[in-house]
Amino acid sequence: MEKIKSSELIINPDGSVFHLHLRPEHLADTVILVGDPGRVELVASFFDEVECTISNREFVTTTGTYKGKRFSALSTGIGTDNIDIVVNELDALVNIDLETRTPKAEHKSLNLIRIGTSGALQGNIPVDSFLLSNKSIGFDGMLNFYADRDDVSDLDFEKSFKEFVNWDAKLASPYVVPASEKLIDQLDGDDMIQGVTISANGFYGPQGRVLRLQTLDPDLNDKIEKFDFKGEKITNYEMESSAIFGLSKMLGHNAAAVCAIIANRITKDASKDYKPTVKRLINTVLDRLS
Ligand SMILES: O=P(O)(O)O[C@H]1O[C@H](CO)[C@@H](O)[C@H]1O
Ligand SMILES: O=c1cc[nH]c(=O)[nH]1
Repeated sequence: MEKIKSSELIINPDGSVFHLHLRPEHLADTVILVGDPGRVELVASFFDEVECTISNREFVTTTGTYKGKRFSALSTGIGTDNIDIVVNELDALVNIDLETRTPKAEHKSLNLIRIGTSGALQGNIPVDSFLLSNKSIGFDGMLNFYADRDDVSDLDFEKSFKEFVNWDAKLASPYVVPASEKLIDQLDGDDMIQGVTISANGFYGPQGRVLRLQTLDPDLNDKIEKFDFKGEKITNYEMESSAIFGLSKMLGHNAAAVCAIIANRITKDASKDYKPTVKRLINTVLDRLS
């Protein structure tokens, strides 16, 4: 089998992957992905034991055990461009032999669960609630660079969404990827609202926030609020889940995302203090996965 060249998969002198600085033994099979590097310590504060903490740039990883089960908590920073790095390097750690630089014959499936923060797009979703994503729509366009993009995207949903909102041709074409049903079943509970999430490629204009600059389509969020695909409603904006779901599905990993709602874009409400909500969410997710 042909070796993956050193320019394509950069490995550091200590044998770790280029950005994450992890070696295969550092990684658990269940990985909690968070945006904020500071949130890794919060996840690890629940661990019974910590094995290792490794950091490079915004990518901080702590591996340890919670109620006897091994978890890694890893920060991705903000945005789907970082997710391209994180998911590809996590996959390389488990599915590529880094010594021979060849893909392994047997593929391992990781469980990748994002615990994030998010803004609601329906008036009846309270701030400080938990939102479990059934699907994620990528406004970012990252997945469009991959050949298998159409195989993992819900093309009927895409078409219907683009027609309904009159999607502008200047923007990257949106993709729609479901979360892992197995993980949704594990994470679901009375305290979870389920819905369809949008990952935007920015916090301001791409999510319709106007400070001093006007947006291309000032009515986009109103149309998103009204949109319905076979009974499914779009519920929230964040910035990573679409790429996590898309790359995971293409590579054979299980992915899910659950967010603390810290703002409601319809009622214009914002959480007074979202950090206790995020802490409660982390505890809930660890309990349901362990
Ligand atoms: O709190 P995190 O996980 O970073 O998630 C959300 O917060 C950031 C924007 O403030 C984006 O990363 C968005 O997805
Ligand atoms: O409105 C919000 C809140 C958190 N994160 C986002 O991306 N958007």
